[in-house]
Amino acid sequence: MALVAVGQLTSTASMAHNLAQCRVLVQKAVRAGAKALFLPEASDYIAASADETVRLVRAVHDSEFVLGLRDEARRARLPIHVGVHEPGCRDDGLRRVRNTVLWIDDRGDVAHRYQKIHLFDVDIKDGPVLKESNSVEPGSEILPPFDTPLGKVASTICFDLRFPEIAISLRRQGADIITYPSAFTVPTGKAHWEILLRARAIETQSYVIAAAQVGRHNEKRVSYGHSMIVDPWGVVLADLGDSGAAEPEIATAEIDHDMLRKVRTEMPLNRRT
Ligand SMILES: O=C(O)CNC(=O)[C@H](CS)NC(=O)CCC(=O)C(=O)O
Repeated sequence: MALVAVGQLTSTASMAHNLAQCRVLVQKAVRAGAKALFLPEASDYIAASADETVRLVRAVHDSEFVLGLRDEARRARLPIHVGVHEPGCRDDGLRRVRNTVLWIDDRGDVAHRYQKIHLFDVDIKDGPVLKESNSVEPGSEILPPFDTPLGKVASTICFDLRFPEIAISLRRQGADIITYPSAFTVPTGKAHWEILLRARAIETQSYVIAAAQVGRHNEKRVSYGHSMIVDPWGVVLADLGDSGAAEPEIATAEIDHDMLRKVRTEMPLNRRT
């Protein structure tokens, strides 16, 4: 058994402010006895425009946000999974960033990074209009799950949640825990968030950990919240709700490998396709 924590915050365009919020979450996770902390997509900043997203980006090795969090991980001996932006690397003439998630291990080293594959380009009548591909270049690789003290963890990001074949591929590659660090919009969150997370957990018979942004980031963006931990039977073990509280919040749950084995043994999902 290993206790894990999901952290929920409202990132703004100020990296210093967001780092301070994440430090509070680290302290809370340590106090709760968690063995790892999972933070949302874009924890380093959420900007009000594509231009601002590109202007704010820093390389991981000199981002005050990432360096600060690495320091926290090392001092607390707490691995941290966190969504950040990185400078783009394509020579396509567009100035764009990468939407990445990092696994910072308990020595404070970046041991794994995944780049979001599916970008959120939507234009919903009377709903959100967002074009992530204006400021972000897509990743192209599903990465194999990596070893952690909690078991094999697999990374995806936010909108990737809507593509079940990623989750299936990660399970095939040995994942015990699939993560969805996110910043869902309120209308799509209300309609789909919990259902999709529980479906991914049930169909892969894996734990799902989804840390999420909550509340108002700027005059244009509000996130749905409801950071969740779901077990391999589809039971929601933790749900942080939508209160954009003054203090950022954590919730915890146990990762139970006996339970994982039991679900997979009692109802084997032997794919024939
Ligand atoms: O903008 C940033 O810096 C961070 N990135 C995000 O917030 C991304 C792109 S706008 N959000 C989503 O993918 C929401 C998906 C969603 O809400 C759904 O699938 O319904």
